[in-house]
Amino acid sequence: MARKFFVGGNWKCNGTQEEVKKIVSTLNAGEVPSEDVVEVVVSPPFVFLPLVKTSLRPDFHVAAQNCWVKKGGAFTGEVSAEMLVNLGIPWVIIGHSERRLILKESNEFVGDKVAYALTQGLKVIACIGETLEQREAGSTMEVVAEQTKAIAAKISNWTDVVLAYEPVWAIGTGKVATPAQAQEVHFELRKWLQANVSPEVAASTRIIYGGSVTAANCKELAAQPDVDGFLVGGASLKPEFIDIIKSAEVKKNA
Ligand SMILES: O=C(CO)COP(=O)(O)O
Repeated sequence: MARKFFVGGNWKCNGTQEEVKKIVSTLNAGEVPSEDVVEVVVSPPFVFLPLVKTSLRPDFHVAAQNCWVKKGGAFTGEVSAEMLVNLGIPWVIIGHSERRLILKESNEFVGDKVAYALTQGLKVIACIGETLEQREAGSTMEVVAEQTKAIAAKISNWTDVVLAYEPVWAIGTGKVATPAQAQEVHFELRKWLQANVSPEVAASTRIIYGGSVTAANCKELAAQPDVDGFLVGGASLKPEFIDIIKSAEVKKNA
């Protein structure tokens, strides 16, 4: 089964209403390949979700950047999966390294969140990735396999999951993984899925790369056989996000 190229824009904790309107109008005017070729999802902060949802072109979709681990209730400051569904938000990013590292979200907590979000009908961009220290210690595969295992242990259906490999050392640093480095980990992750989940899930699950992706480096990365798209931070706030979406053409012509 062909894996449709996927480009996500993670706006993180950025933007004012005015800036959000500007980004949306740039996106709405962008000429990009059709929905058959590329799936585009942008993820504004919670407070801007309704604004973006109602003003964004219909071929682009919206994701929240997080949601609560179970049914909503007395959890001050949290936003539940049910609320996202109620607002018609189809996607959620879970387990971003900024949440894992700064807010101390464990592998198990992330696995529980992914599982709960899926039960509510959300589609999930599940993030994994090693720190520089872990890479230098040679434990990259061990780390990402553990992170993936904690998710795999809690879910049985991968149809609505996109796995985002985001090496922490590449996030916001301008130090992008080389195409070979990204391909190596994506290939190993697919092998892990094949051995530990199923050959079907390994073949059909999109594994996207994130970490200092720009218009300048996206094509070479997109050309790697196991790179099925991107999760873009900083560059997703800029007009060059359109060029990154266009890198889907590299796959189409492969
Ligand atoms: O964390 C990221 C996307 O989730 C990547 O961020 P940058 O593209 O800014 O490095």
